[in-house]
Amino acid sequence: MSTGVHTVAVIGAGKIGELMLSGLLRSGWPADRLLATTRRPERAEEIATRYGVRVVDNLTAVRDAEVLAISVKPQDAGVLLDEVGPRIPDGKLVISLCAGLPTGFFSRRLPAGTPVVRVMTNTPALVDQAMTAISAGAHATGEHLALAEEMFKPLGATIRVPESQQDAVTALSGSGPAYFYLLVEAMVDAGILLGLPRQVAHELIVQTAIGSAVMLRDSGEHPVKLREAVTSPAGTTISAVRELEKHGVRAALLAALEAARDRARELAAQAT
Ligand SMILES: NC(=O)C1=CN([C@@H]2O[C@H](COP(=O)(O)OP(=O)(O)OC[C@H]3O[C@@H](n4cnc5c(N)ncnc54)[C@H](O)[C@@H]3O)[C@@H](O)[C@H]2O)C=CC1
Ligand SMILES: O=C(O)[C@@H]1CCC=N1
Repeated sequence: MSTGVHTVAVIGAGKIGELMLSGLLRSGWPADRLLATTRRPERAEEIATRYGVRVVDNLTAVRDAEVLAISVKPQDAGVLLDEVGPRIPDGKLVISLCAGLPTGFFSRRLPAGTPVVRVMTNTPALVDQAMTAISAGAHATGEHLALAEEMFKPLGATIRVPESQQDAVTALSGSGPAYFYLLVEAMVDAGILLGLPRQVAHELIVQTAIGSAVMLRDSGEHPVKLREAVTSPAGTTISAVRELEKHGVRAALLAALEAARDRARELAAQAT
């Protein structure tokens, strides 16, 4: 691959594709080194106007870009690859953001030797706080992984994992923001149950979530230690923790994330 700033095409500029575009632009990636594609003309207009990037058709994108970031839904990847796969010129790097799809699903539909990198990011990319896991597929070298890291580091933290862990990663961090939003929803409702105005409950819980997350990140302490520090003998916290354990919150989370991992596997099995 050439040196310098690579031309990246976001193929399927939906929610995650747009987060990539905005994050790369915020990091200083030149707009003239970014391309986007989408199926809907009105969406194309929206992306072009909002970000000042060229929105082109898929075949133009795979011709003109050096890195092809595929951010269509897993269910749509087969149709996309039928359209462009055999016509991707040599020397391109394909980065898949598609949940569940192994890199082999792409390699089988791409010219022999095309390097594929699998990435699982998440929506906090919007505020440069994403967690992005990066895995090498066939023909991907350390240089390709480093380029993927260069693209995703401006969006937040990155980690390299074996591709075999990516379905578990999807369950934990890909889908993870939704679990925390559900928890916040429920705690705000509890605040209302206890007589607090919704806005007050929301402000209390959001800041408590932020503070707890920063403590987890910066203290280096195990969550158990941090929880013990809050849980006073015969205090209020232990009364709540007892109810949470009695209602099986811990078991519910284990089952929920296993279901997410299993769904990622199903997406791969169903992909055509
Ligand atoms: N939403 C999330 O939090 C995360 C999603 N992902 C993955 O990112 C991918 C995209 O997810 P979202 O952005 O949420 O979906 P989305 O539906 O918002 O975006 C997908 C986009 O791809 C476009 N598209 C579909 N087929 C196309 C084709 N043949 N040519 C051009 N454009 C095409 C659609 O028009 C749409 O704009 C999925 O594979 C998903 O598994 C990964 C991490 C997190
Ligand atoms: O729910 C989904 O399938 C996508 C992938 C991870 C987060 N959202």
